[in-house]
Amino acid sequence: MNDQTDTPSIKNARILIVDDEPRLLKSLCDLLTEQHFAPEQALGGRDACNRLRAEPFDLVLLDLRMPEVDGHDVMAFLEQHRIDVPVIVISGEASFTSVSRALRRGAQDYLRKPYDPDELLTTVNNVLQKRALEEAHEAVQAQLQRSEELHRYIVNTSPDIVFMLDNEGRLCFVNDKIESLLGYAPSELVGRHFRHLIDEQDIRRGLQALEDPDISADNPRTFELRLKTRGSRKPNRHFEITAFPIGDNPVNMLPSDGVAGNTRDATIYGSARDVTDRKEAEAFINFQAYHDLLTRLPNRALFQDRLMLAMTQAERKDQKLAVMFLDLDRFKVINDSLGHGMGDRLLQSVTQRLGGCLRGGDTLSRFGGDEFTLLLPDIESREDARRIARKLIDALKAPFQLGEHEVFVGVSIGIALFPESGNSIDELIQAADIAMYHVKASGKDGYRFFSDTMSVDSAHRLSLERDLRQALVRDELRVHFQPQVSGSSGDIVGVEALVRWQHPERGLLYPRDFLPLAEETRLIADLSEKVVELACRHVGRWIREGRDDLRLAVNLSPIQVDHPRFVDNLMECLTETGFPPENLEIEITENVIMTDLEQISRKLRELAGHGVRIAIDDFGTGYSSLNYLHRLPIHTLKVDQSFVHGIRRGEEGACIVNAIVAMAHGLELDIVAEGVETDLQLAYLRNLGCQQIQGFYYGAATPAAEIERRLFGRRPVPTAI
Ligand SMILES: Nc1nc2c(ncn2[C@@H]2O[C@@H]3COP(=O)(O)O[C@H]4[C@@H](O)[C@H](n5cnc6c(=O)[nH]c(N)nc65)O[C@@H]4COP(=O)(O)O[C@H]3[C@H]2O)c(=O)[nH]1
Repeated sequence: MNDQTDTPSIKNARILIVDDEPRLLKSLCDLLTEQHFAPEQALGGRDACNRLRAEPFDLVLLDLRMPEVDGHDVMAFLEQHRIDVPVIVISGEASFTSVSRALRRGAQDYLRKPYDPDELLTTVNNVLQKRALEEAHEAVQAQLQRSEELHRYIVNTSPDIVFMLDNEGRLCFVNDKIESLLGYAPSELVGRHFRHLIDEQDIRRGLQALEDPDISADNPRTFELRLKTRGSRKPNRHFEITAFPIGDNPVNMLPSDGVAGNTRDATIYGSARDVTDRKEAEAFINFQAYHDLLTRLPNRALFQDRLMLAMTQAERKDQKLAVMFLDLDRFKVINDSLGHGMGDRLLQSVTQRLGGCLRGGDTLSRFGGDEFTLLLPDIESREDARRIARKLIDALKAPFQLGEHEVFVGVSIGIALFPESGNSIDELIQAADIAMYHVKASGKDGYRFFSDTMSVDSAHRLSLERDLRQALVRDELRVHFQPQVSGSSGDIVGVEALVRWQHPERGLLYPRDFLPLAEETRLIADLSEKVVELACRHVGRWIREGRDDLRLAVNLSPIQVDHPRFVDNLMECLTETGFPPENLEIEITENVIMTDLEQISRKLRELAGHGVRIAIDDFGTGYSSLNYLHRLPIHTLKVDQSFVHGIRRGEEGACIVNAIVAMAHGLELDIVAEGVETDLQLAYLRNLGCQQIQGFYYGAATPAAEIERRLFGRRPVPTAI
């Protein structure tokens, strides 16, 4: 007897025997049980349908001719209910129509009754085995499909671009990732050479890496390339590529979401990881190390590096070079009063204007704060440097618009030439720095070349700064007074307080010797306050002693005016010294006003409200708009002495004086002419209707005692001030 039921897939197979004859059912059941199958019986077609609907079977042995529901009906039922079970028909009916009908309905085989047990078992085994094989095949297929889907998923969701190249370097597979990273659809790349993707500058390197003879699966090549993008802001992105040959066993990339050409031709497998962010971070860190982020200019380190290189080249070619040290004038005041945001914007605008004056090889760097250094690596003569310095100064002359504020900055430039001013980087920069300080000391907004005598001065500067701090503590400051005289009567109508410093070793020092330093070190605010207090005490006493109308004019520094408590401080000083506000005239320069018109205007209005008068000092010399004259509570214009001196020379200076006086009359402002020294100047000014005169003609600034004698025509009263 044929016994194949050991095959694990068919042993214990559940077989439903369907017949309307219980005897036949039993004998078949016994036969199958003996062969280790698990047979079940259905008496008739209806019973069979119920059983088949309720539970799964591996095989049905089906009689065709049965009352009510016959074998054909059962097969129709299976088809209708999509019950997938093989059927062997066992029937006494042997007509061709019936057999073919059963086979067309899907019966696997046909046995005629009475059946031969061996034949039946063989048929059962065959059908079951075929069925088992089909199931195994389906399972493998399903597994394959799952694995392929997984594979495809992994490739297409890979964070990297995965690609394959044929031996000509053409892409024969590329995954979807390329679309999101570079903007190309995989389908348009397959068949094209890999080089079309590479940034022009990297093509050689990229192809060389792939052609390396040592490259193998065990020794892949890893290299960085820029790949071209499409439809992106960035023209390329950086990738780290790992590639190796896949020899005779190419991975078969089936056409899927990623697109493959003929992957059988693939000889190189590669993945490309996007490292743009890392590259950009590295570039930024590198940039940051050598640049100033605000202005994007080279920083001190890069400047020194370039200077070193330029010096070596200049030496070799026997050429000159120039180093300039630039320091902005009035920047601190603007920065403090308008805030750091505006200060930053100003620095950026200044950088732009300065940059506009330079040539390609020049290096402008931000040295820190409002200091810049400039390297001119190739100059013929001093004259070249001078020309550029003038250009830089002119470039900053026009006002800067910061939001609604119009501000003015100047620049002081020190110039050091190589090789005469120094032989090392430090020497050259220091020399330019020293020269710059000399510009500051002599009135700012200009340029100076370094000379050897300056280095001695800078040593003095340090000790002077120390001394100046001491001077405030040790009461070494003195106030001298210069008379302001009525043009018509010749009477003293006011006095201007001018500071002097009684230096313990160097004697009496004038403002030009120490005020620039006081401004740089911001000691000017304390100094000016001290002077105002001393002057108020002296002049206040003279007022109380009968000179009720005597006016006291005091100079205020920009830093002092800028202080948020400026008005309060000044009013407190007047109260403390008992000085009448209406006898005080504060002198400010146009440049102070122009730093922040809004804020200054508010403060001046407040002071004017208390009766304090306001004078514009050095009128006509600042770079300003006349617009402010309407907007501020101004009482007096002081004509700068340079214009008054012009009267002597005639023409231009005199014309300006005419214009200023006419304007002051038109605006109903008082006018004080400064620096009057000669009869000619006096006569000219009187003739113009200039009310008040100040200058050596009527006397220089003198100590209080001297002026007191002139005011009261008596010996000075010893004073405890
Ligand atoms: N050539 C010539 N010069 C004359 C004549 N008459 C007066 N001067 C000088 O011209 C300057 C006039 O003062 P300023 O324009 O306010 O210019 C002042 C002022 O801007 C500043 N300054 C003086 N004292 C103080 C102070 O206490 N505080 C502040 N913040 N600045 C001061 O220093 C500048 C220079 O002051 P000084 O050296 O005292 O110089 C004074 C004065 O001595 C003349 O006929 N011919």
